[in-house]
Amino acid sequence: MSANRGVPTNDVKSPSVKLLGDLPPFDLTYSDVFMVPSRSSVTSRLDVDLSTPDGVGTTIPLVVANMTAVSGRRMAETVARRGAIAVLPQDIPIHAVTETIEYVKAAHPIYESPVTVSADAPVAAALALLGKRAHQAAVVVDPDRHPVGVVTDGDLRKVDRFATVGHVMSTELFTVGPDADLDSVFDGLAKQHLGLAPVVADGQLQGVLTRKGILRSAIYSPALDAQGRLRIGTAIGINGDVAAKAKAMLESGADVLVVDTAHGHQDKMIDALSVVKATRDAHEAATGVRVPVAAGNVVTPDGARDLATAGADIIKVGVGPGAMCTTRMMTGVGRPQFSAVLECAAAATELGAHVWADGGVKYPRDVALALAAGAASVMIGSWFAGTWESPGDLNRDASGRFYKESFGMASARAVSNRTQGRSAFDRARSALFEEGISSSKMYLDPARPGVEDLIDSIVAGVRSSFTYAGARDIAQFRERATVGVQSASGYDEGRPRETSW
Ligand SMILES: NC(=O)C1=CN([C@@H]2O[C@H](COP(=O)(O)OP(=O)(O)OC[C@H]3O[C@@H](n4cnc5c(N)ncnc54)[C@H](OP(=O)(O)O)[C@@H]3O)[C@@H](O)[C@H]2O)C=CC1
Ligand SMILES: Nc1nc2c(ncn2[C@@H]2O[C@H](COP(=O)(O)O)[C@@H](O)[C@H]2O)c(=O)[nH]1
Ligand SMILES: [K+]
Repeated sequence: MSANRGVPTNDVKSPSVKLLGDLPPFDLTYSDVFMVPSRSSVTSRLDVDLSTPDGVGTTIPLVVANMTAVSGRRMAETVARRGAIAVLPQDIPIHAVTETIEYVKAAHPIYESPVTVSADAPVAAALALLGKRAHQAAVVVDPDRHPVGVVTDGDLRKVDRFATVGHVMSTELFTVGPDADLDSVFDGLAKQHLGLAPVVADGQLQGVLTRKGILRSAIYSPALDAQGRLRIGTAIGINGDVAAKAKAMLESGADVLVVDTAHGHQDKMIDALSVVKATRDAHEAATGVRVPVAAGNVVTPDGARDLATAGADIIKVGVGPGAMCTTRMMTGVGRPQFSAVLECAAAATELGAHVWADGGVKYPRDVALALAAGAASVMIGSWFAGTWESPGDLNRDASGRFYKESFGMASARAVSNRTQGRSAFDRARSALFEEGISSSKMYLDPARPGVEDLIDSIVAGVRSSFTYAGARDIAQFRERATVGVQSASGYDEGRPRETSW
Protein backbone atom coordinates (compact mmCIF):
# COMPACT_ATOMS: atom_id res chain seq x y z
CA MET A 1 0.00 0.00 0.00
CA SER A 2 1.31 3.44 -0.84
CA ALA A 3 1.82 6.19 1.69
CA ASN A 4 1.31 8.74 -1.06
CA ARG A 5 -1.78 10.71 -0.30
CA GLY A 6 -1.28 13.13 -3.15
CA VAL A 7 1.33 15.28 -1.38
CA PRO A 8 2.50 17.39 -4.30
CA THR A 9 5.91 18.55 -3.07
CA ASN A 10 7.70 15.25 -2.53
CA ASP A 11 7.72 12.19 -4.67
CA VAL A 12 6.87 9.83 -1.82
CA LYS A 13 7.99 6.23 -2.23
CA SER A 14 5.94 3.39 -0.82
CA PRO A 15 7.06 2.46 2.67
CA SER A 16 7.78 -1.20 3.27
CA VAL A 17 5.53 -1.49 6.33
CA LYS A 18 2.13 -3.15 5.86
CA LEU A 19 -0.82 -0.95 6.67
CA LEU A 20 -4.23 -1.98 7.98
CA GLY A 21 -6.39 0.11 5.66
CA ASP A 22 -5.56 3.48 4.14
CA LEU A 23 -3.46 6.16 5.73
CA PRO A 24 -5.57 9.18 6.71
CA PRO A 25 -5.05 12.51 4.94
CA PHE A 26 -2.99 13.85 7.85
CA ASP A 27 0.36 12.94 9.39
CA LEU A 28 0.77 10.57 12.29
CA THR A 29 2.94 10.22 15.31
CA TYR A 30 3.70 7.18 17.45
CA SER A 31 0.61 7.50 19.66
CA ASP A 32 -1.62 7.56 16.56
CA VAL A 33 -0.63 4.08 15.43
CA PHE A 34 -0.63 0.50 16.68
CA MET A 35 0.46 -2.91 15.40
CA VAL A 36 -1.55 -6.11 15.09
CA PRO A 37 0.03 -9.52 15.72
CA SER A 38 0.75 -11.88 12.81
CA ARG A 39 1.25 -15.63 12.72
CA SER A 40 4.75 -16.25 14.02
CA SER A 41 7.32 -19.01 13.88
CA VAL A 42 9.64 -17.19 16.32
CA THR A 43 9.19 -19.22 19.47
CA SER A 44 11.20 -17.14 21.95
CA ARG A 45 11.84 -13.48 22.50
CA LEU A 46 15.46 -14.46 23.03
CA ASP A 47 15.62 -15.63 19.38
CA VAL A 48 15.29 -12.02 18.20
CA ASP A 49 18.45 -10.34 16.88
CA LEU A 50 18.28 -6.56 17.39
CA SER A 51 21.61 -5.66 15.75
CA THR A 52 21.25 -2.66 13.48
CA PRO A 53 21.66 -2.65 9.68
CA ASP A 54 23.25 0.84 9.60
CA GLY A 55 26.92 -0.20 9.83
CA VAL A 56 27.35 1.44 13.25
CA GLY A 57 28.06 -1.84 15.03
CA THR A 58 25.30 -1.51 17.61
CA THR A 59 23.67 -4.73 18.79
CA ILE A 60 20.50 -2.97 19.97
CA PRO A 61 18.82 -0.13 18.04
CA LEU A 62 19.43 2.70 20.50
CA VAL A 63 21.50 5.87 20.17
CA VAL A 64 21.92 8.36 23.01
CA ALA A 65 21.26 11.88 21.69
CA ASN A 66 24.10 14.38 21.45
CA MET A 67 22.78 16.58 24.24
CA THR A 68 24.97 18.08 26.97
CA ALA A 69 22.54 17.06 29.72
CA VAL A 70 22.38 13.47 28.48
CA SER A 71 25.51 12.21 26.80
CA GLY A 72 28.90 12.06 28.55
CA ARG A 73 31.53 9.45 29.28
CA ARG A 74 29.62 7.51 31.95
CA MET A 75 26.56 7.32 29.71
CA ALA A 76 28.71 6.31 26.74
CA GLU A 77 30.55 3.43 28.43
CA THR A 78 27.39 2.15 30.13
CA VAL A 79 25.22 1.99 27.02
CA ALA A 80 28.00 0.58 24.82
CA ARG A 81 28.40 -2.35 27.26
CA ARG A 82 24.79 -3.22 26.45
CA GLY A 83 25.14 -2.76 22.70
CA ALA A 84 23.92 0.82 22.16
CA ILE A 85 26.01 3.91 21.33
CA ALA A 86 26.12 7.46 22.71
CA VAL A 87 26.94 10.50 20.58
CA LEU A 88 28.91 13.26 22.31
CA PRO A 89 27.48 16.76 21.84
CA GLN A 90 28.97 19.20 19.35
CA ASP A 91 29.48 21.89 22.00
CA ILE A 92 32.38 20.41 23.93
CA PRO A 93 35.94 21.47 23.09
CA ILE A 94 37.81 19.06 20.85
CA HIS A 95 40.37 18.16 23.56
CA ALA A 96 37.48 17.12 25.84
CA VAL A 97 36.02 15.02 23.01
CA THR A 98 39.38 13.31 22.54
CA GLU A 99 39.78 12.65 26.27
CA THR A 100 36.27 11.22 26.51
CA ILE A 101 36.85 8.90 23.56
CA GLU A 102 40.11 7.74 25.18
CA TYR A 103 38.30 7.09 28.46
CA VAL A 104 35.56 5.03 26.79
CA LYS A 105 38.03 3.10 24.63
CA ALA A 106 40.03 2.23 27.77
CA ALA A 107 36.93 1.08 29.70
CA HIS A 108 36.43 -2.65 30.13
CA PRO A 109 33.74 -4.16 27.87
CA ILE A 110 32.33 -6.32 30.68
CA TYR A 111 33.42 -5.02 34.08
CA GLU A 112 31.68 -1.87 35.24
CA SER A 113 33.83 1.14 36.18
CA PRO A 114 33.48 1.69 39.91
CA VAL A 115 33.52 4.88 41.90
CA THR A 116 36.73 4.78 43.93
CA VAL A 117 37.59 6.65 47.12
CA SER A 118 40.49 6.56 49.55
CA ALA A 119 40.06 5.38 53.14
CA ASP A 120 40.86 8.83 54.51
CA ALA A 121 38.26 10.62 52.36
CA PRO A 122 35.36 12.16 54.32
CA VAL A 123 32.03 10.33 54.18
CA ALA A 124 30.43 13.43 52.59
CA ALA A 125 32.78 13.17 49.61
CA ALA A 126 31.98 9.48 49.10
CA LEU A 127 28.22 10.14 49.35
CA ALA A 128 28.47 12.81 46.67
CA LEU A 129 30.07 10.26 44.33
CA LEU A 130 27.69 7.32 44.85
CA GLY A 131 24.95 8.78 42.66
CA LYS A 132 27.32 8.61 39.69
CA ARG A 133 26.90 4.85 39.32
CA ALA A 134 23.93 2.56 39.31
CA HIS A 135 25.55 0.10 41.70
CA GLN A 136 25.40 2.64 44.55
CA ALA A 137 28.64 1.60 46.19
CA ALA A 138 32.26 2.74 46.10
CA VAL A 139 35.42 0.69 46.18
CA VAL A 140 37.97 1.98 48.67
CA VAL A 141 41.48 1.81 47.21
CA ASP A 142 44.99 2.46 48.52
CA PRO A 143 47.43 4.73 46.64
CA ASP A 144 48.44 1.76 44.43
CA ARG A 145 44.79 1.22 43.37
CA HIS A 146 44.58 -1.95 45.42
CA PRO A 147 41.06 -2.45 46.83
CA VAL A 148 40.95 -2.36 50.64
CA GLY A 149 37.20 -2.07 51.25
CA VAL A 150 33.71 -1.31 49.93
CA VAL A 151 31.22 1.29 51.17
CA THR A 152 27.53 1.44 50.34
CA ASP A 153 25.02 4.23 50.70
CA GLY A 154 23.64 2.49 53.83
CA ASP A 155 27.12 2.34 55.47
CA LEU A 156 27.76 6.01 54.82
CA ARG A 157 24.41 7.30 56.06
CA LYS A 158 24.91 5.66 59.45
CA VAL A 159 27.70 8.03 60.48
CA ASP A 160 28.67 11.67 60.70
CA ARG A 161 29.47 13.32 57.31
CA PHE A 162 32.95 14.24 58.57
CA ALA A 163 33.89 10.70 59.59
CA THR A 164 36.31 9.03 57.22
CA VAL A 165 35.40 6.29 54.78
CA GLY A 166 37.93 3.93 56.41
CA HIS A 167 35.84 4.14 59.58
CA VAL A 168 32.71 2.61 58.01
CA MET A 169 33.91 0.57 55.06
CA SER A 170 33.42 -3.16 54.95
CA THR A 171 36.76 -4.92 54.57
CA GLU A 172 35.37 -8.36 53.80
CA LEU A 173 35.90 -8.19 50.07
CA PHE A 174 34.68 -10.73 47.54
CA THR A 175 37.57 -10.15 45.15
CA VAL A 176 37.84 -12.08 41.90
CA GLY A 177 40.54 -12.45 39.27
CA PRO A 178 40.15 -11.52 35.61
CA ASP A 179 39.54 -15.13 34.55
CA ALA A 180 36.73 -15.77 37.05
CA ASP A 181 33.71 -17.61 35.69
CA LEU A 182 30.82 -15.11 35.69
CA ASP A 183 28.14 -17.63 36.72
CA SER A 184 30.19 -18.65 39.77
CA VAL A 185 30.78 -15.00 40.70
CA PHE A 186 27.00 -14.47 40.52
CA ASP A 187 26.36 -17.47 42.79
CA GLY A 188 29.09 -16.38 45.22
CA LEU A 189 27.65 -12.86 45.48
CA ALA A 190 24.12 -14.22 45.97
CA LYS A 191 25.25 -16.65 48.67
CA GLN A 192 27.06 -13.95 50.62
CA HIS A 193 24.32 -11.32 50.03
CA LEU A 194 26.86 -8.98 48.47
CA GLY A 195 26.27 -6.34 45.82
CA LEU A 196 29.55 -6.33 43.98
CA ALA A 197 32.85 -8.07 43.45
CA PRO A 198 36.00 -6.04 42.73
CA VAL A 199 38.00 -7.56 39.87
CA VAL A 200 41.72 -7.43 40.59
CA ALA A 201 44.64 -8.18 38.27
CA ASP A 202 48.30 -7.65 39.26
CA GLY A 203 47.14 -6.24 42.60
CA GLN A 204 45.16 -3.45 40.89
CA LEU A 205 41.45 -2.83 40.64
CA GLN A 206 40.26 -3.44 37.04
CA GLY A 207 36.52 -2.92 37.56
CA VAL A 208 33.59 -4.44 39.39
CA LEU A 209 31.10 -7.19 38.70
CA THR A 210 27.55 -6.84 40.03
CA ARG A 211 24.80 -9.44 39.97
CA LYS A 212 22.67 -7.38 37.57
CA GLY A 213 25.71 -6.65 35.42
CA ILE A 214 26.53 -10.36 35.12
CA LEU A 215 22.93 -11.13 34.13
CA ARG A 216 22.98 -8.35 31.56
CA SER A 217 26.26 -9.60 30.12
CA ALA A 218 24.49 -12.87 29.38
CA ILE A 219 21.66 -11.11 27.51
CA TYR A 220 23.42 -8.26 25.69
CA SER A 221 26.51 -8.07 23.46
CA PRO A 222 28.60 -4.93 23.82
CA ALA A 223 29.01 -2.59 20.85
CA LEU A 224 32.70 -3.13 20.11
CA ASP A 225 35.05 -1.71 17.50
CA ALA A 226 37.47 -3.85 15.45
CA GLN A 227 39.94 -3.73 18.34
CA GLY A 228 37.39 -4.98 20.88
CA ARG A 229 36.90 -1.56 22.52
CA LEU A 230 33.56 0.06 23.37
CA ARG A 231 32.09 2.24 20.63
CA ILE A 232 31.26 5.95 20.88
CA GLY A 233 30.04 8.59 18.41
CA THR A 234 30.63 12.33 18.14
CA ALA A 235 28.61 15.24 16.73
CA ILE A 236 29.87 18.11 14.58
CA GLY A 237 27.99 21.33 13.88
CA ILE A 238 28.02 22.95 10.45
CA ASN A 239 29.98 26.03 11.52
CA GLY A 240 33.71 26.51 12.13
CA ASP A 241 36.52 24.32 10.84
CA VAL A 242 34.47 21.23 10.08
CA ALA A 243 37.35 19.36 8.38
CA ALA A 244 39.75 19.83 11.31
CA LYS A 245 37.13 18.72 13.82
CA ALA A 246 36.18 15.66 11.79
CA LYS A 247 39.84 14.71 11.38
CA ALA A 248 40.56 15.02 15.11
CA MET A 249 37.50 12.95 15.98
CA LEU A 250 38.39 10.23 13.51
CA GLU A 251 41.98 10.11 14.74
CA SER A 252 40.74 9.77 18.34
CA GLY A 253 38.71 6.71 17.35
CA ALA A 254 35.12 8.03 16.98
CA ASP A 255 32.95 5.23 15.58
CA VAL A 256 30.29 7.39 13.92
CA LEU A 257 30.30 11.09 12.98
CA VAL A 258 26.99 12.93 13.29
CA VAL A 259 26.73 16.20 11.36
CA ASP A 260 23.94 17.94 13.18
CA THR A 261 21.90 21.08 12.83
CA ALA A 262 18.29 22.07 13.45
CA HIS A 263 17.53 22.60 9.74
CA GLY A 264 19.47 19.83 8.05
CA HIS A 265 18.02 20.53 4.60
CA GLN A 266 20.14 23.63 3.94
CA ASP A 267 23.09 24.39 1.66
CA LYS A 268 25.50 24.91 4.53
CA MET A 269 24.75 21.38 5.75
CA ILE A 270 25.34 19.92 2.31
CA ASP A 271 28.70 21.74 2.10
CA ALA A 272 29.68 20.58 5.62
CA LEU A 273 28.60 17.05 4.80
CA SER A 274 30.78 16.85 1.71
CA VAL A 275 33.77 18.05 3.77
CA VAL A 276 33.09 15.42 6.47
CA LYS A 277 32.62 12.70 3.87
CA ALA A 278 35.91 13.58 2.15
CA THR A 279 37.71 13.55 5.53
CA ARG A 280 36.12 10.22 6.39
CA ASP A 281 37.11 8.76 3.00
CA ALA A 282 40.73 9.87 3.49
CA HIS A 283 40.71 8.26 6.95
CA GLU A 284 39.32 5.06 5.46
CA ALA A 285 42.01 5.03 2.76
CA ALA A 286 44.72 5.47 5.42
CA THR A 287 43.41 3.04 8.04
CA GLY A 288 41.00 0.66 6.33
CA VAL A 289 38.32 1.62 8.86
CA ARG A 290 35.10 3.05 7.42
CA VAL A 291 33.32 5.30 9.91
CA PRO A 292 29.66 5.91 9.03
CA VAL A 293 28.49 9.51 8.65
CA ALA A 294 25.04 10.53 9.92
CA ALA A 295 23.43 13.87 9.09
CA GLY A 296 20.24 15.72 9.95
CA ASN A 297 17.72 16.73 10.86
CA VAL A 298 15.16 16.43 8.09
CA VAL A 299 11.54 15.26 7.87
CA THR A 300 10.84 15.12 4.12
CA PRO A 301 11.83 12.60 1.45
CA ASP A 302 13.51 15.45 -0.47
CA GLY A 303 15.60 16.29 2.56
CA ALA A 304 16.53 12.64 3.08
CA ARG A 305 17.51 12.26 -0.59
CA ASP A 306 19.63 15.41 -0.63
CA LEU A 307 21.59 14.33 2.44
CA ALA A 308 22.02 10.77 1.15
CA THR A 309 23.24 12.15 -2.19
CA ALA A 310 25.67 14.47 -0.38
CA GLY A 311 27.24 11.46 1.30
CA ALA A 312 25.32 10.66 4.48
CA ASP A 313 25.16 6.94 5.29
CA ILE A 314 22.50 7.68 7.90
CA ILE A 315 19.80 10.35 7.83
CA LYS A 316 18.66 11.71 11.18
CA VAL A 317 14.91 12.34 11.09
CA GLY A 318 12.89 14.54 13.43
CA VAL A 319 12.02 18.22 13.57
CA GLY A 320 10.18 19.24 16.68
CA PRO A 321 9.31 15.97 18.46
CA GLY A 322 12.03 16.36 21.12
CA ALA A 323 10.97 16.84 24.72
CA MET A 324 13.26 19.91 25.09
CA CYS A 325 12.24 21.31 21.73
CA THR A 326 10.08 24.37 21.14
CA THR A 327 10.60 24.55 17.36
CA ARG A 328 7.02 23.63 16.47
CA MET A 329 5.53 26.13 18.89
CA MET A 330 7.94 28.88 17.80
CA THR A 331 7.81 28.30 14.06
CA GLY A 332 4.95 25.98 13.18
CA VAL A 333 7.59 23.85 11.42
CA GLY A 334 8.10 20.14 11.99
CA ARG A 335 6.21 16.97 11.29
CA PRO A 336 4.59 14.19 13.33
CA GLN A 337 7.35 11.69 13.80
CA PHE A 338 5.84 8.39 12.60
CA SER A 339 5.01 9.83 9.16
CA ALA A 340 8.36 11.61 8.96
CA VAL A 341 10.28 8.38 9.66
CA LEU A 342 8.08 6.33 7.33
CA GLU A 343 8.57 8.60 4.32
CA CYS A 344 12.23 9.47 4.94
CA ALA A 345 13.11 5.79 5.43
CA ALA A 346 11.47 4.89 2.11
CA ALA A 347 13.46 7.63 0.33
CA ALA A 348 16.74 6.83 2.11
CA THR A 349 16.45 3.10 1.39
CA GLU A 350 16.23 3.79 -2.35
CA LEU A 351 19.66 5.42 -2.11
CA GLY A 352 21.17 2.76 0.13
CA ALA A 353 21.08 5.01 3.20
CA HIS A 354 19.56 4.38 6.64
CA VAL A 355 17.45 6.42 9.03
CA TRP A 356 17.72 7.20 12.73
CA ALA A 357 14.40 8.25 14.27
CA ASP A 358 15.40 11.16 16.51
CA GLY A 359 13.24 12.46 19.34
CA GLY A 360 9.86 12.12 20.97
CA VAL A 361 10.39 8.63 22.38
CA LYS A 362 8.77 8.09 25.78
CA TYR A 363 7.82 4.41 25.82
CA PRO A 364 9.28 1.15 24.48
CA ARG A 365 6.36 1.02 22.00
CA ASP A 366 7.66 4.20 20.33
CA VAL A 367 10.97 2.47 19.60
CA ALA A 368 9.16 -0.53 18.10
CA LEU A 369 6.98 1.73 15.94
CA ALA A 370 9.99 3.71 14.70
CA LEU A 371 11.61 0.43 13.61
CA ALA A 372 8.35 -0.64 11.93
CA ALA A 373 8.37 2.68 10.05
CA GLY A 374 11.81 1.82 8.70
CA ALA A 375 14.30 3.31 11.17
CA ALA A 376 17.56 1.41 11.62
CA SER A 377 18.00 2.85 15.10
CA VAL A 378 16.28 5.24 17.47
CA MET A 379 17.81 8.27 19.16
CA ILE A 380 16.73 9.07 22.71
CA GLY A 381 17.61 12.18 24.72
CA SER A 382 15.41 13.42 27.54
CA TRP A 383 14.18 10.00 28.68
CA PHE A 384 17.81 9.12 29.43
CA ALA A 385 18.51 12.48 31.11
CA GLY A 386 16.74 11.22 34.24
CA THR A 387 19.23 8.44 35.05
CA TRP A 388 22.28 7.98 37.30
CA GLU A 389 24.52 7.99 34.22
CA SER A 390 23.58 11.31 32.62
CA PRO A 391 26.23 14.02 33.16
CA GLY A 392 24.20 16.40 35.34
CA ASP A 393 24.35 16.71 39.12
CA LEU A 394 21.90 14.61 41.07
CA ASN A 395 19.35 16.86 42.82
CA ARG A 396 16.47 16.20 45.20
CA ASP A 397 13.21 18.14 45.20
CA ALA A 398 11.32 19.16 48.36
CA SER A 399 9.64 15.76 48.56
CA GLY A 400 12.98 13.95 48.33
CA ARG A 401 12.65 12.67 44.75
CA PHE A 402 15.86 12.52 42.72
CA TYR A 403 16.05 14.50 39.49
CA LYS A 404 18.56 15.83 36.99
CA GLU A 405 18.34 19.10 35.12
CA SER A 406 17.98 18.88 31.38
CA PHE A 407 17.99 21.50 28.62
CA GLY A 408 17.66 21.67 24.85
CA MET A 409 20.64 22.12 22.56
CA ALA A 410 18.98 25.14 20.92
CA SER A 411 18.01 26.72 24.26
CA ALA A 412 19.50 30.06 25.30
CA ARG A 413 21.62 28.12 27.81
CA ALA A 414 23.13 25.84 25.17
CA VAL A 415 23.52 28.64 22.60
CA SER A 416 25.41 30.69 25.16
CA ASN A 417 27.75 27.74 25.79
CA ARG A 418 28.29 27.09 22.09
CA THR A 419 29.06 30.68 21.18
CA GLN A 420 31.56 31.39 23.97
CA GLY A 421 34.37 32.49 21.65
CA ARG A 422 32.23 35.11 19.86
CA SER A 423 31.57 38.78 20.61
CA ALA A 424 29.02 39.75 23.26
CA PHE A 425 26.81 41.24 20.53
CA ASP A 426 26.91 38.07 18.41
CA ARG A 427 26.10 35.92 21.42
CA ALA A 428 23.19 38.10 22.50
CA ARG A 429 21.84 38.07 18.93
CA SER A 430 22.11 34.27 18.68
CA ALA A 431 20.33 33.83 22.02
CA LEU A 432 17.29 35.61 20.56
CA PHE A 433 16.72 32.62 18.28
CA GLU A 434 16.28 30.04 21.01
CA GLU A 435 14.23 26.97 20.08
CA GLY A 436 14.56 24.86 23.18
CA ILE A 437 13.94 24.98 26.90
CA SER A 438 16.78 25.99 29.20
CA SER A 439 15.76 24.12 32.30
CA SER A 440 13.60 21.11 32.98
CA LYS A 441 13.49 18.54 35.76
CA MET A 442 13.91 14.96 34.61
CA TYR A 443 13.01 12.70 37.51
CA LEU A 444 14.75 9.38 38.07
CA ASP A 445 12.11 6.64 37.97
CA PRO A 446 12.52 4.89 41.35
CA ALA A 447 11.81 1.56 39.63
CA ARG A 448 14.29 2.29 36.80
CA PRO A 449 16.85 4.84 37.95
CA GLY A 450 19.71 3.67 35.74
CA VAL A 451 19.95 3.90 31.95
CA GLU A 452 20.44 0.12 31.85
CA ASP A 453 17.10 -0.33 33.63
CA LEU A 454 15.47 1.75 30.88
CA ILE A 455 17.34 -0.22 28.21
CA ASP A 456 16.12 -3.48 29.80
CA SER A 457 12.52 -2.35 29.51
CA ILE A 458 12.93 -1.00 25.96
CA VAL A 459 14.67 -4.14 24.74
CA ALA A 460 12.12 -6.40 26.44
CA GLY A 461 9.29 -4.47 24.74
CA VAL A 462 10.94 -4.43 21.33
CA ARG A 463 11.92 -8.12 21.38
CA SER A 464 8.35 -8.98 22.26
CA SER A 465 7.05 -6.71 19.52
CA PHE A 466 9.22 -8.57 17.00
CA THR A 467 7.81 -11.94 18.04
CA TYR A 468 4.24 -10.61 17.73
CA ALA A 469 5.13 -9.71 14.15
CA GLY A 470 6.96 -13.00 13.56
CA ALA A 471 10.25 -11.18 12.88
CA ARG A 472 13.72 -12.38 13.81
CA ASP A 473 15.57 -9.17 12.97
CA ILE A 474 15.09 -5.53 12.06
CA ALA A 475 14.85 -6.18 8.30
CA GLN A 476 12.11 -8.79 8.81
CA PHE A 477 10.27 -6.57 11.27
CA ARG A 478 9.98 -3.78 8.69
CA GLU A 479 8.41 -6.21 6.23
CA ARG A 480 6.16 -8.04 8.65
CA ALA A 481 4.93 -5.36 11.07
CA THR A 482 1.32 -4.45 10.31
CA VAL A 483 0.39 -0.95 11.39
CA GLY A 484 -3.05 0.59 11.88
CA VAL A 485 -4.24 4.05 12.83
CA GLN A 486 -6.07 4.53 16.13
CA SER A 487 -8.17 7.20 17.82
CA ALA A 488 -7.11 8.91 21.04
CA SER A 489 -9.48 6.58 22.94
CA GLY A 490 -7.87 3.58 21.23
CA TYR A 491 -4.51 4.76 22.54
CA ASP A 492 -5.96 5.44 25.98
CA GLU A 493 -7.41 1.91 26.15
CA GLY A 494 -3.86 0.55 25.94
CA ARG A 495 -2.63 2.42 28.99
CA PRO A 496 -2.39 0.55 32.28
CA ARG A 497 -4.48 1.83 35.22
CA GLU A 498 -2.35 2.04 38.29
CA THR A 499 -5.16 2.75 40.72
CA SER A 500 -8.75 2.36 39.52
CA TRP A 501 -11.10 4.05 37.10
N1 LIG B 1 15.56 18.07 15.88
C1 LIG B 1 15.10 19.26 16.09
O1 LIG B 1 13.91 19.54 15.97
C2 LIG B 1 16.02 20.36 16.47
C3 LIG B 1 17.26 20.08 16.98
N2 LIG B 1 18.07 21.09 17.42
C4 LIG B 1 19.39 20.74 17.97
O2 LIG B 1 20.02 21.86 18.54
C5 LIG B 1 21.42 21.86 18.28
C6 LIG B 1 21.85 23.18 17.70
O3 LIG B 1 21.44 23.30 16.37
P1 LIG B 1 21.32 24.69 15.59
O4 LIG B 1 20.36 25.58 16.24
O5 LIG B 1 21.08 24.32 14.20
O6 LIG B 1 22.72 25.41 15.81
P2 LIG B 1 24.10 25.43 15.00
O7 LIG B 1 25.07 26.01 15.92
O8 LIG B 1 24.35 24.11 14.41
O9 LIG B 1 23.89 26.49 13.84
C7 LIG B 1 22.96 26.40 12.83
C8 LIG B 1 23.42 27.15 11.57
O10 LIG B 1 22.40 27.08 10.61
C9 LIG B 1 21.90 28.39 10.28
N3 LIG B 1 20.44 28.32 10.17
C10 LIG B 1 19.72 28.69 9.10
N4 LIG B 1 18.42 28.48 9.29
C11 LIG B 1 18.30 27.97 10.52
C12 LIG B 1 17.21 27.56 11.30
N5 LIG B 1 15.95 27.66 10.85
N6 LIG B 1 17.43 27.08 12.53
C13 LIG B 1 18.69 27.02 13.02
N7 LIG B 1 19.77 27.38 12.34
C14 LIG B 1 19.58 27.86 11.08
C15 LIG B 1 22.36 29.25 11.45
O11 LIG B 1 22.55 30.58 11.05
P3 LIG B 1 21.82 31.80 11.83
O12 LIG B 1 21.99 31.52 13.33
O13 LIG B 1 22.55 33.00 11.36
O14 LIG B 1 20.39 31.73 11.43
C16 LIG B 1 23.68 28.61 11.83
O15 LIG B 1 24.70 29.01 10.99
C17 LIG B 1 21.68 20.65 17.41
O16 LIG B 1 22.15 19.63 18.23
C18 LIG B 1 20.31 20.32 16.85
O17 LIG B 1 20.13 18.95 16.60
C19 LIG B 1 17.69 22.39 17.32
C20 LIG B 1 16.44 22.72 16.85
C21 LIG B 1 15.54 21.74 16.32
N1 LIG C 1 14.11 22.00 18.61
C1 LIG C 1 14.98 21.51 19.49
N2 LIG C 1 15.29 20.20 19.43
C2 LIG C 1 16.19 19.76 20.30
C3 LIG C 1 16.78 20.58 21.26
N3 LIG C 1 17.63 19.84 21.96
C4 LIG C 1 17.59 18.61 21.45
N4 LIG C 1 16.72 18.56 20.45
C5 LIG C 1 16.35 17.41 19.63
O1 LIG C 1 15.66 16.46 20.43
C6 LIG C 1 16.25 15.18 20.25
C7 LIG C 1 16.01 14.28 21.45
O2 LIG C 1 14.65 14.13 21.67
P1 LIG C 1 14.05 13.60 23.07
O3 LIG C 1 12.57 13.70 22.92
O4 LIG C 1 14.52 12.19 23.21
O5 LIG C 1 14.59 14.48 24.12
C8 LIG C 1 17.70 15.52 19.98
O6 LIG C 1 18.41 14.46 19.38
C9 LIG C 1 17.57 16.72 19.07
O7 LIG C 1 17.29 16.39 17.74
C10 LIG C 1 16.40 21.94 21.30
O8 LIG C 1 16.87 22.75 22.13
N5 LIG C 1 15.49 22.37 20.39
K1 LIG D 1 8.43 19.01 21.40
